[in-house]
Amino acid sequence: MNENQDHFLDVRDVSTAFKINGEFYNAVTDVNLEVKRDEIMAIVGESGCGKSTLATTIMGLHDPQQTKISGEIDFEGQDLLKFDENKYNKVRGNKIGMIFQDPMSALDPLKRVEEQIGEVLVYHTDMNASQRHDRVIELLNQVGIVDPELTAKQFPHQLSGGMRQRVIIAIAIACKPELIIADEPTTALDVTIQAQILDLLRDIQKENHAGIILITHDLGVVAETADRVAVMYAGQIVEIGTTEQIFNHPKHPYTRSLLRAMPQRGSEDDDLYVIQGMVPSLQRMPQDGDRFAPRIPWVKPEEHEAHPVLHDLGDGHEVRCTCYKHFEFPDEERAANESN
Ligand SMILES: Nc1ncnc2c1ncn2[C@@H]1O[C@H](COP(=O)(O)OP(=O)(O)OP(=O)(O)O)[C@@H](O)[C@H]1O
Repeated sequence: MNENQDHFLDVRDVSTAFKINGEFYNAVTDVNLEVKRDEIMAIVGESGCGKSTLATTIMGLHDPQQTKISGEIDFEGQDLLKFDENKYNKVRGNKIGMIFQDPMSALDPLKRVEEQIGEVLVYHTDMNASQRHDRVIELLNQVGIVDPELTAKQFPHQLSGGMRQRVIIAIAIACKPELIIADEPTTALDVTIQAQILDLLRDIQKENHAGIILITHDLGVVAETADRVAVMYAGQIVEIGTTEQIFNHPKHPYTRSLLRAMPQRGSEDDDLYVIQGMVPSLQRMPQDGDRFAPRIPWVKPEEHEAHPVLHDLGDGHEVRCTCYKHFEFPDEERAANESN
């Protein structure tokens, strides 16, 4: 185990607000999240729950004029939120790598693969041209490109979607980052390629002893890849635990709803559970009470906490609001009543 284990990534009370029509609205509210080396921490939730905002907050990618960020992001003993752009540039692409969802927009269409990977090495290392070439080939090999010398000379449009995503990963891992943030890294890919990319991420994590934050709305990806899971709803973490705890002993009604709405592999049943309503927009975000309450209207108001906090269930499993103790889906309630 690394001696810096206690000081790897510790997100404390982080809130991020965007300026809309002159007013600031929170997209992320009081998030606490610890990520260790050698682990894959998944962040899940529907679109608009604040997953990407949390990622870009950690990466320091927000315009300070349009965004208000508070809290602390302790990375290896230093608060990233106190970094200026210069200092951030030194860690981004170096100690922290990021993989985005859309490989086409993350790559420069006018530059060959070798140049795009090489740029990171020019910026962060003192390798000469021949060392950089060797490293580019080594990286392309590592991400499973069959003919690295050929691919190095190609432009993004000459590559398939899966190969482009491998190039993005090669760029992200070029400097052996200790933390990798992967935002929907497989969403644009078909299922077979998706599995290969997830295997690759796991291999890289083991090889580099990296910590990975994997952002996805796909619970199937989480089940196969993550060690721990944070479930986000409307800017807050509503449940956090090991993958086993979240999948086998989910507590929060939102986690249970997401799992119930998840298509089962190999199942012909297309009568899937649909979560009523929508994630509230930032301007309509409830400030008090359980933010998920409007989407489970059959739960009595008194069963929710007025100011829901995370409750420790032991072994690192935490859940927001005590409503989980009484929660049942309407059909489960009916079935229970009928059998009484
Ligand atoms: N720059 C911005 N200005 C104003 N609002 C924003 C900005 N970026 C994100 N938002 C809003 O913040 C909320 C959270 O968005 P975010 O993209 O973080 O969610 P997400 O869970 O990552 O969703 P997705 O999976 O669709 O990316 C949404 O309501 C979104 O509209």
